Order: sequence, then structure tokens, then C-alpha cells
Amino acid sequence: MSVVIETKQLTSVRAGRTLFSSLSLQLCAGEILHVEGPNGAGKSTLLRIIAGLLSPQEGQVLLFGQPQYEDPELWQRNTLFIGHKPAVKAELTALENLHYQSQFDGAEDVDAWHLLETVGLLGLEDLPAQQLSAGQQRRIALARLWYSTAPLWILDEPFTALDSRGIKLLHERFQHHIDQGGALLLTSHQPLTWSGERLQKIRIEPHDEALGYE
Ligand SMILES: Nc1ncnc2c1ncn2[C@@H]1O[C@H](COP(=O)(O)OP(=O)(O)OP(=O)(O)O)[C@@H](O)[C@H]1O
Repeated sequence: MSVVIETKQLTSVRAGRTLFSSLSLQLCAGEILHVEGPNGAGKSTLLRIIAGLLSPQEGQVLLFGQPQYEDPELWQRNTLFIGHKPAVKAELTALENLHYQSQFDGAEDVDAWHLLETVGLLGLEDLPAQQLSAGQQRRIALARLWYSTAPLWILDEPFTALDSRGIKLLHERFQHHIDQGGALLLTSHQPLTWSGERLQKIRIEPHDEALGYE
């Protein structure tokens, strides 16, 4: 399988604390990498570095063998990052959010009504997002996964606030993505249901430099 994303010897120091050092990983097409670790260990930091939103103190990130920042267009086309806070516009309705987000992402021919139905928000389309529950807002943010063509998804705590149906829906979407040859890097405090070779795990431990694949 071809390598989608690779980090070489990453070190991150925040607020004077070394979160991880010399962290090297590889994620191939058709694989999931679950980043584990306790609160504050540095999981979101790692994802943000890989997404190009933060710089490491040392080390390098490669996408399809190309160094980060060398080709921003390649990066933008091939990666999708969804952070742990749902990035929805509070004053816009769910439908307006989906229109706005898909336009911002440059996605063409997105049927926002269909998307709304897919993520289970039909009937709530006219409410401003700020009047929706946490799980409903999360569903708006995650709707991007149904039109994204990026091979690499980087998702920080995507299951947060979702009910069991939402979690199942998301698992199915992930399965589809990796079946299509996509790659998925995520954090989650909830266990994932996958098993076998397609799921890798890496654990970040605070205070020391213990990192390892399971
Ligand atoms: N903007 C920031 N400036 C300085 N330090 C930060 C900033 N954001 C986070 N940190 C610190 O970096 C460390 C790692 O934070 P991070 O969010 O990566 O942890 P995490 O493993 O994702 O935690 P959680 O499981 O709680 O989401 C924490 O000690 C945090 O205080």
C-alpha cells in the first residue's frame, strides 16, 4: 500500500513542556491510525501539526512524499481536517451552514438537502445552528465527510457528542473511505470497532517520550 502521510522525527514543545519528541509514523492508503493518550498528552497538537496548522519544533511531515508547505495546493486538495470544536456558523441555519461550508471547500454539485438528510438533520434545516444541540452541531461539521474527495482525513475527536446512531453512521462512512483507498488519522477517547491490520494505534504519554505502535 502506498504511503499517504509520513512524519519524521517530530518534536513538539508547548508552554515549555515537551509533548513528544522524535515521533515518526507512516499511514498508508486504506489504513486508520488512532492516536491515543490521556487529556493534555498532545494528540490534538500532533493532528494540527500534520494538518499544517502548527509548526513542530523539529521534524518534518510528508504528504505523498512531498514536504509540507512545498505545495500548498496539493495539501489543500488531498487533506481534510476537522477539529474537535464543530466549526459551524452559529447564526446560520444548518442548511446555510452546509451551503457555506461546501462552497468554502470548493465542492461542486453538493445537494445540501440530501446531505442534511444523510446526517440526520432533516426537519431542523431552518433553525440557527446556535439553537441546535451539541450532537446536531457536530453532525453539521461532519457532513463534509460525505462530499470530501480528499484521500487523507484528519479528525480530532469526531465522535464527541454523537449518539449511538451518529457513531454508527460515522463508522460506516469511515469504512467506505478506507475501502476506497483513503486514509484516516483520528483521535478518540472512545474505542473504535475496527480490528486487524487496517487499524494502527499510536499512544502519546505525557511527561516522558514513550511512544509506540500497538
Ligand atoms: N494554544 C496553546 N498554547 C500553549 N499550549 C497549548 C495550547 N493548546 C494546547 N496547549 C497545551 O498543549 C498540551 C497538549 O494539548 P492537546 O490539546 O494537544 O492535548 P490532547 O492530547 O489533545 O488532549 P485532550 O485529550 O484533552 O483533547 C496541553 O498541556 C495544553 O495545555
